[in-house]
This record gives sequence, C-alpha cells and structure tokens, in this order.
Amino acid sequence: MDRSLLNQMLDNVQVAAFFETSDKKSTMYAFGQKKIWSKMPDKTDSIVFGASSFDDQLEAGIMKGFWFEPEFLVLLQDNQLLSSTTAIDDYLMQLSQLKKTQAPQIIDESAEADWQARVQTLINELSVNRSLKKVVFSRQQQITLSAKLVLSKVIPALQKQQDVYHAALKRDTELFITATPERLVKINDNQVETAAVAGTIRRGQIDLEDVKLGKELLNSEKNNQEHRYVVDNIVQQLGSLTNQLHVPNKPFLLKNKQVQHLYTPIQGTLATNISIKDVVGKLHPTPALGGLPRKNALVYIRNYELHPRGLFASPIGYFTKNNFGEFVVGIRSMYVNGRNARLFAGAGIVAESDSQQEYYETTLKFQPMLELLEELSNDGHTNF
Ligand SMILES: C=C(O[C@@H]1C=C(C(=O)O)C=C[C@H]1O)C(=O)O
Repeated sequence: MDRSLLNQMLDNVQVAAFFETSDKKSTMYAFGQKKIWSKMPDKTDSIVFGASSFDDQLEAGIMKGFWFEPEFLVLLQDNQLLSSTTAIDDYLMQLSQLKKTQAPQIIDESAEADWQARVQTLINELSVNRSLKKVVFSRQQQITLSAKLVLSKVIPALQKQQDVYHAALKRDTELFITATPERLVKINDNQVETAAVAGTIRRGQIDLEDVKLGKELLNSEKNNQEHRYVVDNIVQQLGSLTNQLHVPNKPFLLKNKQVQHLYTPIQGTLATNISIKDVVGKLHPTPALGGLPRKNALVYIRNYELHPRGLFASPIGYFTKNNFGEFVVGIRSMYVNGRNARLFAGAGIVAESDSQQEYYETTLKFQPMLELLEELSNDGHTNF
C-alpha cells in the first residue's frame, strides 16, 4: 500500500486521525466524520477516535476535547493492509490535487521565562505542605511558523522517531500531534494493559555513559518515589475494575532518543461489564501527568500553570464497539492552528526536586516536536 496516498488523504478531509503503536505493528488512518462529540462517548456501534481535554478548563476548538466516528477507516497490521483495497481506491478517488506547500520555518518563539522560579515555589510548598506529594508541572512554548503544517509531510517525518507512539488528530485548521512513549491503556478482549512511566534522566552520548545514567536512575530514591506514587495509584484505581493485576516489583528502563524513564508495565483481567471508558476515566490523570493527591495537584496546576493544557497529557486514541481500544497520553506533543504552534513539556515535581534539573528535563521533552519542526523546515531532508 502506498502510504503517501493515505497521508495525502489526511490533508484532503476536514476531520482525520492517525494512530500508530510504538512497535509500528498497528497503524490506523481514520477519515471524515460521521458523528462528532466534545466528550468521550459511552459507546459506539463501530469505532471512535479522539482525545479528552486534560481537566475541562475553558478552551476552544479541539483543545476542549474532540471525538469522532470516522466515515472511512484504513488499518494496517505488520504493514499488511486489513481494509479492502477497492474501498480505499474508491475513497482515494476523492483526492483533490494538493497545492504545493512551502516548508514551514520557525519565525518566532516564546517560552515561559519564569517557569524555573515557579518550580522553586512549588518545591518549597511541597516541603512544607504534606497534603501535596507530587505535582506534574508543565510549560508551553509558542512558535510562529512561516507556513502551515500538512499531515502528508508531518506523518513521514514523525515516523522517523523510533520507539514511541505516533498519533495525530485533525479538525479543519487545527492539529494535535504526539510522539509519546506512554500508553495509558490497551484493552483486548478482557485483557487490560497499562504502565507507569515516571522518573526521568537524560540519555548518554556513548553506551557506557548511557548505561551509567540508567543505573543512576534505577537507584535514585527520589525518582523511585515519584514512580511508586504512580504504580500504587494505578493499582488502587484499577482495583475495582479488574480481577487480577500483575505488577512487577521493580521498574525497568524505557529509553527514548532524548530521555530514559522508569517503567512498570501493569497487566490485568477486566471485571465483567467494565468499559474502556470506565478504565480511562479511573486512570486519567495518573500521578505521572497530574500528581498526588490527584485533586490537590489539579488545583495547583490550574492555579500556577500559565495556560490551560487542552489535550496535552490527556488520553488520545480509539475504541471499538467490542470494547477493544488503545489510549496513550498526549505528551511530547504540540497543538497547531494555522501557523501557530504550542509545544508542551512537564516534569513530576516532589519536595526533593531540583528546579534547574527539572527545567533541563522539560527542555529535553520539547525536543521530539522541535526536531519534527526542524525536519519539516528542511522538507524532510534532515538526518538526526
Ligand atoms: C509530563 C511529561 O512526562 C511525564 C513525566 C515524567 C517524569 O516526571 O519523570 C516522565 C514521563 C511522563 O509520564 C512530559 O513529557 O511532558
């Protein structure tokens, strides 16, 4: 199957979604809208794609949350097409000639100058206020581009980034794009898979340094504490929804290009009559994206982050009428509307955190989207 035609089709329709697993075994293209919602619907008689807003703060457009039942779906499994080729050909016939697009250059950038100072205030608060244990604090970077982004260019550039999920959601001029390492939940029959991803250190320049940094992360009391908050909370939240949970007693390392994380995969068997929506609703936001206790952390985020998060750090994915589905969290992400982009990065802050290190960590977490923009500005000819 010529993927470039499918990618072009994403630009030809008003509403679309793209979802690819980190092992690249499963790729989905969803085109056109049969129905739309701003909140995750309870059920579907086919398939629904979408993303929730982080905590329902006032937002416009897709950042309020956007869900749709597609008109047409293309599935690839291990690069093999599962959909009928004639149906695809018929649908692709609607492709209008695409206008030649310009490679988008970054023409303006602005960051939150006082973020590190606000993190320090948060650290001070965490050391005196025992009713707040962890807050995942984020910042945004605004970027003005010289030209609009088109998904037919974005998707192949995004796919160059390895070992992460690739997802995109589009409505009219709006796009949300993520290269996230973090699955929120996958449900297949009655099997549920989730993971705690929290605790971060950079990658080393050479193997020896990388292994040393990995060990440092695995042995770091501060990072293990941050991570345990997430594991314990997931286990607690899933308690009433599952019959059995398998939780390794020690985290592994999950490595991406810029960072490595502590990672605990968690599997279980779903109790009867539990929907994927119930699971997403219970888990989101885990203390990897919100904090602990959840309510207090969300109040803190609302009061001290400068902008609402929209779809950042929120569930993005799909589910079917048979309660199959997969959701990831929209981190290492950006929102684009026309020529304006907003990039997001956050870090879990605890009383033992160092504001300068957290600043550096968020700088690394912006990189996937900055590299994507760099790649697009060279029209796909950059080799990182
Ligand atoms: C919030 C982000 O990442 C989350 C926070 C992490 C941490 O604090 O160590 C690690 C992975 C993610 O769960 C982000 O990338 O923006």
